[in-house]
Formats: sequence, structure tokens, C-alpha cells
Amino acid sequence: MNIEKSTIANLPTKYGKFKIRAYKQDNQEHLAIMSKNFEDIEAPYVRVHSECLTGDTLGSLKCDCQNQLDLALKFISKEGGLVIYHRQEGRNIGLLNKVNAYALQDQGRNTIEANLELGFGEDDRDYSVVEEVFKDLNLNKIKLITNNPEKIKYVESLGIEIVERIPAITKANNHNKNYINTKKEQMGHMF
Ligand SMILES: Nc1nc2c(ncn2[C@@H]2O[C@H](COP(=O)(O)OP(=O)(O)OP(=O)(O)O)[C@@H](O)[C@H]2O)c(=O)[nH]1
Ligand SMILES: [Zn+2]
Repeated sequence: MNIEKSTIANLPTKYGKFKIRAYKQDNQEHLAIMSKNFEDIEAPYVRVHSECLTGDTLGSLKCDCQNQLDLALKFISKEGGLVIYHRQEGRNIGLLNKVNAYALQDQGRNTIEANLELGFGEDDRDYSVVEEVFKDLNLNKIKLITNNPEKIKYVESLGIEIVERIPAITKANNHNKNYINTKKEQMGHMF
């Protein structure tokens, strides 16, 4: 696999001081956001956060992404570990298609039905860059922050030991409760 990686730089944030390294795979650029001391931890906390421009940047209430990112960065800054910011917008259908999916959701489709109606799978993400990040940073034992059983399965398939799973549950609102319910009922997410 052809992966290009940056050198490591400092990134002071409102959450604390992190180090960052960018990874480029095909046309997607991803980021590892690491707490200062994570190399010294036997099993660091890891969050794989898939990009959601509408949530992460604009504060959309249609999903729980911004709250989950906020939770992960606070937690990792305090407890040690890393967030992999995985640039696969809209479960990897891209921003334009996600907006089309949102328009279908405005007409009553749920998050899965909208994707299928547009000719995509319910979740088209590919996590192969995550394997490269784990190798690059010598991670073989982690504590994974997620509700998503697919992420757990993927990490375990790499031979990485998950010593603990930390739920990424945040407060729901009127706009995202159906979305969260669909993830729970139809995608097996552990809420
Ligand atoms: N296609 C599509 N993508 C969405 C929608 N809402 C959020 N997303 C994308 O879904 C991804 C986040 O997925 P989630 O299901 O919230 O969470 P997860 O990463 O699978 O699982 P957790 O680790 O438990 O948070 C991001 O890439 C978002 O852009 C939607 O309605 N349609
Ligand atoms: Zn979102």
C-alpha cells in the first residue's frame, strides 16, 4: 500500500498539547493526533473518528460526531492515547453524496435507506490506513473508544489486542435521536 507520511509536529489546542502526523493514502489525507506521553503507555486509548464536516466543523445536530470528537480529544488529552482523524466523510461516500443523502432524509428516509437509494452501501468505509498508523506508531495493545462493532472487528482482525472498550456515548437531541436509533437497531451499535 502506498502511504506517504509527514514528520511529527506540535499542535497546541484548547484540549491540551498534542503531536500530529499526517498520512496520505491515494487522495485522502488523514491525521494521527497524539497525546504527549502516549508512547510510554502500554495500552493507550485510541479513537478512530470518521470525518463529518457538517458535525465536526459546523456543529450539526443531525448526528453525534462533534460531541464524540470533543469527548475523545478531552479524554485522550487527559488519559493518554491518540485520535485517528479518518478522512472518510459520510461513511466514505463523500460530502456531495452525503448532502444528497441528507436531502433524502428530509423526505423521511433513514440514514441507511438514503445511502442505498443513492446506490451506495450502508457503510462504505475502508480502514486500511488505520493499520498503517498502528504499524507506524508500534501499537499492538489498545483501549478502543467506540460503539461500533465493525471497528472492533477490524482492529481485532489486525491482531491488535483491545484490552478495554470505552463507549462513545453523548447526549442525544431531537434532531439526532432517529439517527442514533437506526445505528443501534440496524447497524448493531452498542448504545
Ligand atoms: N452517508 C451518511 N454518512 C453519515 C450520516 N451521518 C453521519 N455520517 C458519517 O458517519 C461517520 C460517523 O459514523 P458514526 O456511525 O456516527 O460513528 P462510527 O464512526 O461508525 O462509530 P463510533 O465509533 O461508535 O462513533 C462520519 O463519516 C459521518 O460523516 C448520514 O446520515 N449519511
Ligand atoms: Zn456527523
